[in-house]
Parts: sequence; C-alpha cells; structure tokens
Amino acid sequence: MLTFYWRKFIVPHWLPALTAVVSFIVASAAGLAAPLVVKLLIDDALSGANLAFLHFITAGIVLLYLIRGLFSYFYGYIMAKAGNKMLARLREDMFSKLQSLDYAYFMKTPSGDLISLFTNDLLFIQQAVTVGIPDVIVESLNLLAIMAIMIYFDWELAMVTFATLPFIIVAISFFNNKIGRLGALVEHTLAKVTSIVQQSLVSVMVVQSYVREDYEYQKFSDKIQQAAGDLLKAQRLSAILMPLVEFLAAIGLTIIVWYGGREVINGDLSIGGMFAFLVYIINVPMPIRKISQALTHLKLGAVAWERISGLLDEQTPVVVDGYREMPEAKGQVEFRNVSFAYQEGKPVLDNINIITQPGEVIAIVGPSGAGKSSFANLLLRFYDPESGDIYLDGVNIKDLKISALRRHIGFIQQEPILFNTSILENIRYGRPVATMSQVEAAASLANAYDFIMELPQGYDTVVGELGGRLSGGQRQRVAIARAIITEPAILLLDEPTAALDAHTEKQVMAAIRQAGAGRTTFIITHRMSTIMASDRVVYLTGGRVVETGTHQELVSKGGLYARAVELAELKTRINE
Ligand SMILES: Nc1ncnc2c1ncn2[C@@H]1O[C@H](COP(=O)(O)OP(=O)(O)OP(=O)(O)O)[C@@H](O)[C@H]1O
Repeated sequence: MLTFYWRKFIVPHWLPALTAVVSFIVASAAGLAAPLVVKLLIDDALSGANLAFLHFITAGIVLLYLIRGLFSYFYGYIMAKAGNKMLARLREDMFSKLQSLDYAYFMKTPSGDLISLFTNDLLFIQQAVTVGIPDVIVESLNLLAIMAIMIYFDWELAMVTFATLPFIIVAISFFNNKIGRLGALVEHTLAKVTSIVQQSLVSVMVVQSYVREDYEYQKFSDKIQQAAGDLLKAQRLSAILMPLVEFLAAIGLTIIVWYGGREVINGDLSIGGMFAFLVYIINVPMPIRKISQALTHLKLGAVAWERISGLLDEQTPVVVDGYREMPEAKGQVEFRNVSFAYQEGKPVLDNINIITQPGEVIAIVGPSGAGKSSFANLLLRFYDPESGDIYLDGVNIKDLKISALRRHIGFIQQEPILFNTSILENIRYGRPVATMSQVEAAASLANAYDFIMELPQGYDTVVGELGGRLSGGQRQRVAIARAIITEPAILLLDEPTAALDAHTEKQVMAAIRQAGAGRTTFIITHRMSTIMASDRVVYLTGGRVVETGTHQELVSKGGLYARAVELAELKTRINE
C-alpha cells in the first residue's frame, strides 16, 4: 500500500513533497528541542541560580516557537497546495475519461456508482492525500527523532522505556486492520446510498405515481443505518485504541519515574535529564496516534483509488475514432451487409443492406424489438457492426472522426433530453456560436417560434429538469430546433411522436417535414400518417429487412408489411 502511494502521489510531486518534508523537519526540530530546554532550565539555570542563562533560555523558547510556527505554516501551505492541485487534476482526468467513454459503458454502469466516484471516493482520496500521506511521513520522522534523542541522552533508560513500544505497535495494527475493513464497508454502502438518491431523483414521477415513497425511504434508510452502524463500530474501536495507547505510554512513563529516579538518586542522570525524558515520553503517543489514523486514511484511500482507477483504466473504446474530417456532406447513406449483436450469439441486426439518396425520407418500420433503434445506434456509431460497413457519401463511417460524423446527423429521440437551462442555451447546444437570427430561424423551422414568443421570458425561459416545464410537444420542437441548428445532412428520428397526442403529433410532424426538407431523413415510427408521408418504407422483423418499397408498393404486394398495416388499421378502428 505504501509503495502505491509512493509511486502515485509522491514521486511525481517530489519537489513540493521534499520542500514540505524539509519545512516539517525544521518545524519539528524546533519542537523537539523544547525538552532539551527544560533540561538546561533545571540543570543549569535553576540549579546554578544563573539569571543571565535564564534570560537566554527564555529568549530561546520564544525563538524556537517562532521558527516552529513559521515552518509549520510553510509545511501546511505546501501540502494543501499540492493536495488540492493533485485532486483538481484527478477530477479533471475522471471527467474527461467519462466524456470519452462509449455509450455502451453507460448502458452497463449504474450512473449512481459513477456519481459516487466523484463524491465519496474522491473524498477518501482527498483525506488520504492531504492527511494520510503527510502524517505517515512526518509523524514517523517525529517518532524516530524522539527515540533517537532519548537513546542519545541515556540509552539504558531509553531501552527500558521502549519495552512498551512493541505492545503499542501490536495494539495499533490490530485495531487499525479492523477499522480499515469497516471503513471499506462504509465506503461501499455509501456508494449504494448515492445510487439510491440518484435513482429516486431521476424516477421521481414513477415513485410518486406508484406511491412508493415509503419503499424508497426504507431502502435509503436501511443503507444509511447500515453505514452508520459500521461507522460507529469503527469509531468505537478508535475510541478504545487511544486510551489503550495512552495507558501503554503511561507504563513507559512509570518506568522512567522508577528507573530514571533510581539513576538520578545514584547520580547517573541529572534531574533535568529525567524531566526531559518525561516530556519526550509524553510526546510519544501523539505521533503514534497520528500515524495510526493516517494509516486508516491510506487504507480507505487505497480502496477508493481501486474504484476510481476502474474508471480511469476503462478500456471500452470498442468504437475507435476515425481520422477523416468531412466538412460538407450530401447525406447519402449505405448499410452494406451489416450484422450486429449487443451480446455474442444474440444477433439483433442480420445482414442489413440499404442505400438512400440524399434528401430521401425513409420510414423504418417493424414490430417491437425488431432492431430499429439498434439501426440508429449503428448509424451514430454508439456501437459498431459485428460485420459489414456503413458509408456516408461513400466514406466508411469508421474512417470518419466520430465528431465529423455526428455533426452531420441531427438525432431526435422519442423523449428528448433537454438541459435545465434556458431555451436559448438548449437550442444553441448543438452550435454554441449560432447567432440569435440563426437560433430564431431554427426555432421557426421547428415550429417552436410561436410558443417560445408566448412564454413570458421567451428564449430565456428555463425549461426545468429534463425539460419538464415544457409540454411533450414543445420539448420535442425545441429538440428539433437544437438538431437542425447544426444544419445536418441527415435527420435521424427515433419515434419522435410516439409519446404525443394526435393534435401535438400533427404540429411536431409539420416541424419535422419543414426541418427535413433537403435532408436525408430516417424516421423510426409506428404512425401510419408518418409512414405514408415517407418516400420509402424499410420493414424490419427479427433484425432483417424483410421488405422495402413505398407504402403503396408494399401494401399491394400483400406480404408481411401489408398484414401489419391491416392489423394496425383494425386496431385503430377498434379504438375508434
Ligand atoms: N443496450 C442493449 N444491450 C443489450 N440488448 C439490447 C440493448 N438495446 C436493445 N437490446 C436488444 O436488442 C433488440 C432490438 O432492440 P431495439 O431497441 O433495436 O428494437 P426496436 O425495434 O427499436 O424496438 P422498439 O420498437 O420496442 O423500440 C431487443 O431484443 C433488445 O432487447
């Protein structure tokens, strides 16, 4: 564990670490000299009734504590600066790694666990770095210095006094191991607690509509109680440890009184020397206690680091970035022999072949689970095909920079995610440098201009968590404006109206038609009116393209699509 901290946190920051240690040594030496002053005071100034020497010692004490204070400040400042810098860097690295990870990573990792890395785990690392590491180094030096001075003074008395040290060390390491294990448990439980909070915030509507508040509370409370219980056990052990260490140190003190007293009576030790010894032994428990606490911090930090490095070392880039830029695109898309599976042996798309012309409107239709959203995921390179390739304007999208590819695709989901900022910022998200007139043009094309103007704060209206202060149709139109402000060559819409009523659907479809003019549009849909407005229907079932053609062609063909349409019409009639 110590070698890990040495490699990770000390070697790369050796200069501030060295300056800090030197400052500490000076501060500590000043502190350690105090008992020597006691010896001089008793043996020379008081016994010899030497007033001049008494004045000299008095000035010496002031000077010693001045030096100690000054260098303690240097030490504290350097440590805080190095610790904060390192932590800020670690936070940046973690966030940057998070931004670089594949979509697939987020599908398999609970977001609560990730949040916990940024909160609980970073806190443990912070304590390990700013308290654990410095205390282990400096307090060990302190302890060694005290022991060395004691040996120098009177090695026999020192050896007798140190007889209690092995007991102190055994007690500390025994308790520390237990405390460390409990700490790791607390850490684990706190991660779960964060996850519960995050989940219940995201799902607040579900929680409230199913009246499951008590259940959520109970889940939270159980974990918190568990963490509190484990923490209390750890604190209890700490509370036992300290008096035990102090008791053992007091035995050392008794030994000095007894053995040292005899030496003084026999004339082998001066009274001042014995008092200095007593002051030193009184100072022994403090560094031992700090070392023990620091080791606990280091243990907890090491567990947290293991979790954090799990993120930093994540090797996901299954989707490897390409190298080609593509400033302009016409929007011709080809899927050539594309097959795909999320898990080996469970194919989701099977040998898909589609070529679109720029500006064509393709409706992707098929039963639930047919692979329609997976088709969109592949086009956006959230995943790569197992075999086969996808081309944009004749260029394999694997060769394109992912940023270049995605810049040409305006992606609109069934439930658009808006950020909790103003409408203006949301629309500009796709193109931060867009002028106000470009924002207004995008909003007009998306049929959003009028409703935005009717809002009291217009474009400055804050949309609420996930856009919750807007209606479903308004949210969708803001999302369309956000998608088209980048002027993408392709619009990719995954059931954009599925969550809307018939009236709102009409408004949103009108927006999509206006926004889609001149752009290749893939629209995943179940809506007959949307299908009929498309140039071509691609009918998917079981991950295969079973039929393709215009709606009329496919209906006339009387195949699987025609049967699906008949069923859909029947359903509509029944509902009417
Ligand atoms: N991230 C994922 N990991 C594993 N399997 C997945 C994942 N996403 C989808 N699947 C599976 O892949 C298959 C196709 O899913 P997909 O979402 O593409 O279907 P869909 O046609 O869009 O369905 P729907 O119309 O219900 O949205 C389904 O069996 C689904 O369970």
